[in-house]
Amino acid sequence: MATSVVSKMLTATAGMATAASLAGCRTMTCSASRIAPQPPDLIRWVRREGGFVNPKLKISDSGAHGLCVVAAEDIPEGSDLISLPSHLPLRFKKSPESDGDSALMEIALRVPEELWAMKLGLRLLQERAAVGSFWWPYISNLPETFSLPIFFSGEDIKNIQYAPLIHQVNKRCRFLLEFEKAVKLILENLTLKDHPFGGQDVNSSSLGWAMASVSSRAFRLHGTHSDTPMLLPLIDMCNHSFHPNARIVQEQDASNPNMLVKAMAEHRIEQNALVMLNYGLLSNDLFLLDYGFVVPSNPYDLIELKYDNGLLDVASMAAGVSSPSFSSPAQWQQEILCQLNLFGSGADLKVTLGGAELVDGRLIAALRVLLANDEAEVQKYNLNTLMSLSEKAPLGVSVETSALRTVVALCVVALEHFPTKIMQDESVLKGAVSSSMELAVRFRMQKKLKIIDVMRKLTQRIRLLAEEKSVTQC
Ligand SMILES: C[S@@+](CC[C@H](N)C(=O)[O-])C[C@H]1O[C@@H](n2cnc3c(N)ncnc32)[C@H](O)[C@@H]1O
Repeated sequence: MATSVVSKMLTATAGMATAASLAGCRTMTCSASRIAPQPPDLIRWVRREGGFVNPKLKISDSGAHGLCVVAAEDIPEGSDLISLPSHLPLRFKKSPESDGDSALMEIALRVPEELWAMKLGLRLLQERAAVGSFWWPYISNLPETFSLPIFFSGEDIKNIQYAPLIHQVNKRCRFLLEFEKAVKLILENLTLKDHPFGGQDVNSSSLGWAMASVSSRAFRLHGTHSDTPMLLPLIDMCNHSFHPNARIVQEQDASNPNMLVKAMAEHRIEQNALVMLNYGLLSNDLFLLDYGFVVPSNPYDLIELKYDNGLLDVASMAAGVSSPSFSSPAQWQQEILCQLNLFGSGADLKVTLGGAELVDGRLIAALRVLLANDEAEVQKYNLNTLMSLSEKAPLGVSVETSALRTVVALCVVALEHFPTKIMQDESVLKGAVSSSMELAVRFRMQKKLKIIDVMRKLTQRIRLLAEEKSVTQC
């Protein structure tokens, strides 16, 4: 219920000066629509401000994925693509420098650490509201709307069908609504001189726009500005790929203490190819939440589960494992579960399937330990060995098979939790659906496919174990 109330109050546009006519419009327009109908030429602005843009680059409209940077001609490996002098990236400055900054700092203090994008978003809103902002040529080229789930209708948030992500979306929506109130209170009695947003109204929609702009475009760079998120004009027009042809580097030399942020060609980039950066080895939860897209067959996608004794008992019985004792572990088993942080007060019960590990190390270790009867045998191994799926059946084939079969049964339970089947999702996508509904359905389909993939890989392992066992017996 909270979902629909919260999300209906957010609109995908900022609702500030230039977007006033679009206020109340929640539908996602073309992903290439920009704040200003005809924004200034970004490439020319970067060059004018002392930056470098490889003459073989241009900005194009990639359709569904918005604007992108494209090679107009072949670009050799190692070439500089875009260089930005240190005054071009937009950062959140810590020390108050102008009148409006002290209120901005006070507002920023209310932003929890995990929502760092909102903090930098406040700076972005400040510059967006400032008349004659240095960054206007950049800001006017930002998308007018975003496909992030904080802007989905309540119905489409439900259509995600995956509780961990729905929880995060609701959390962000609730934060934005509460934050709007806190911001309004701080701004209420300020004179125009002290107002960080030039007297303009700030609401959950404009805050949401700013947070989305930053979460979908900022890069966290290391080094001098250690792990500081920054908006990198033009570099942030590059789309994402896990097989990128470009990367970001930072340069600082003795003659020029100012940091230069560069995008370089990691490989040769062919004519008409998109310049792609890797945004990170992220799960689809983060891609959807922060960037508003879903990566098909994402190798880093994960399924989040709660480690629950009752559920494990049910799963292992369904898997035909005899006398599972997940609900009543022996003292020595409890001690190992404590070491795995799966037992006792303050235990972290979130475990995952998928990704590089395939099965969360803590989960497989717990299952191995709980399915083993022989304490002395278990004590021979350290936790790392027990947690590693690459370790071949450390506690023997029988325990390993039971543990893996229990995980497969957990996968079945997780699949059954989704209200729709993949075939139904596919037929939804064949119809005329909104872009947010399409994203929600694609997201949940990828989760189900990931579960099936984990089941397939574990079943293969179980088969191999059975084959090895029969060979040994022969
Ligand atoms: C850093 S911006 C890249 C420039 C952006 N395309 C634009 O129009 O301004 C990141 C956004 O580009 C889009 N995008 C980037 N890579 C994508 C991908 N692999 N698939 C789908 N959308 C992508 C998403 O909308 C994402 O939020």
